[in-house]
Amino acid sequence: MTAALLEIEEATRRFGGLVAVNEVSTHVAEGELVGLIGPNGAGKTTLFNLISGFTPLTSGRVRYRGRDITGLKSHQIGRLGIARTFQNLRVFPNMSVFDNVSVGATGAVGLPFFRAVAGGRRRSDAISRRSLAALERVGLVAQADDLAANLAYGKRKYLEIARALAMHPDLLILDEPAAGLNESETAELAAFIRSLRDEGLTVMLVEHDMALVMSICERVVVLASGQKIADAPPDAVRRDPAVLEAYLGVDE
Ligand SMILES: Nc1ncnc2c1ncn2[C@@H]1O[C@H](COP(=O)(O)OP(=O)(O)OP(=O)(O)O)[C@@H](O)[C@H]1O
Repeated sequence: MTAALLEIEEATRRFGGLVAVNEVSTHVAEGELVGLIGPNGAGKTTLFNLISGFTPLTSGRVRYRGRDITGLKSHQIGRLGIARTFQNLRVFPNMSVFDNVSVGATGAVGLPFFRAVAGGRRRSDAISRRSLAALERVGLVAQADDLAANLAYGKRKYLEIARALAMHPDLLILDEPAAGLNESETAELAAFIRSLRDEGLTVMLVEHDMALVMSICERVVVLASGQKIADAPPDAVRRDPAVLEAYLGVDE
């Protein structure tokens, strides 16, 4: 059996009286591509925030490579090998494509804005190499000197992925990467995510595009109202009565 890279144990996050994530336990094995789905407000982004240290847990634990990372700051978690993208793009529009990616290469993602930007502008050889390699991987080398604001929306999504890849992660967490993309862009993205996994990267993916999740993920975790209601391969999740019920009446 492949060792668990990430273990989530009864993760809970309350916001006042609302339990956004309610005692969710799951694990991700090294090299797996796992989807996280659920109706709007199910707690998907909050769970990603708990894993990546952007939101503290109310209770429960997160372990990465057997190490308890509960309570670590997001940039510390980033340095341990967990990188993420965001539902709402966090590209710095007035910086170049290259500088945006350098923020990842310096491990500055998750630091306050000004420290992150300062990090992105520190161009040591190693950082430049990492940044260029990440841009190459997503096909944006030719745009390295362009302002991020001038990239088409679909390309900005790849820029965000490049910034995460520049951190040299072992676990990549993608929050709604296909949102706003058209059908052919989504198909291209699906193939790209699959290729990352084929290269050995472990990937967790929150996505509303069910076809994308079902076609590329090996396992799908389903949340509804903060609770885990399914955790199985796509075929089983598709037929799961609890999942069908959770989605009933919800326009996905
Ligand atoms: N910072 C916060 N303060 C208060 N409530 C929050 C906060 N973040 C999330 N919530 C609430 O927690 C619940 C889960 O939100 P979350 O964004 O994790 O859901 P989601 O499954 O990612 O939804 P969507 O698919 O719409 O992005 C929602 O009811 C949301 O309003």
